[in-house]
Amino acid sequence: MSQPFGQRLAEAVTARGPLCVGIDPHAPLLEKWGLPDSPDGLARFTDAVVDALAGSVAVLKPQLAFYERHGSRGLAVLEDGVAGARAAGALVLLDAKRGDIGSTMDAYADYLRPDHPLAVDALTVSPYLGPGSLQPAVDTARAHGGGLFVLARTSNPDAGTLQLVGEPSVAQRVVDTVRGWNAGTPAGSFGVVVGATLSELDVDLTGLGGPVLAPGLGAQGGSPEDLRRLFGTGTLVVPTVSRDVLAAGPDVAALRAAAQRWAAALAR
Ligand SMILES: O=c1ccn([C@@H]2O[C@H](COP(=O)(O)O)[C@@H](O)[C@H]2O)c(=O)[nH]1
Repeated sequence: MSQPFGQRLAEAVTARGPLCVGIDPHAPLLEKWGLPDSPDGLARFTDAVVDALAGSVAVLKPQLAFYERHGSRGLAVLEDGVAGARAAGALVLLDAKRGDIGSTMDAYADYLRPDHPLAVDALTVSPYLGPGSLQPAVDTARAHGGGLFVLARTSNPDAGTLQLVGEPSVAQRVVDTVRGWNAGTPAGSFGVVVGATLSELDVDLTGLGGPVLAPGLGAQGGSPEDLRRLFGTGTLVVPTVSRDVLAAGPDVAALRAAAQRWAAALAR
């Protein structure tokens, strides 16, 4: 078994900084890069991002939706990209947002097994079916040194209409569940997703014991200042940026420079 994900993430962040770059090959981005909206365009896009960033950023986060829309050939491209990214030293977080009854969740969790054709380091999951539904993924993550990021307080504008219902809120219950999974581990492998777009931090992350993935920077309006305002210090925050970095391509040096600009702004 590899080292627990939480430990590997902490080491990667120490060595490379906390930035995660999302690989989101939107059709308009492919067009901007002069690439066709096809598996071939997808492969050239993915290769360029991996080539530019897998040797320097801590985490790459491919968005599964953009590969699935190209069918089996899209998934083949993703397999190559994930393998290349991991070989170059980046942790790969597959943004799949899976969540289902336990027996099906068990199959989704197979992404965290080393023998899966699309083996990754961590997976985003949805808690909508209840915390117990995610238990098979927790067990698989523990068995194979994988990580999970559970959607808690997402970056989309109306997320609070569901996530802030109740007292404690649904989002808070998710955070509390994840805190329980991390209990007793120094660098926990179980994290939550909390958007950088929130006007205020309306969940208590005290003692979470694991990382916070913070999307919503750049294209969705969130800024490094928002991150500092929301999270302060003491929580391992992994800020993730997709379009605002990817728009700099296809030139590999320009992609690197865009990621470095974000890394520098986040370090200030
Ligand atoms: O709350 C969430 C959870 C996930 N995402 C995903 O992150 C990226 C954001 O892309 P940008 O281009 O940086 O806006 C995308 O893959 C989302 O599906 C999120 O935005 N918010």
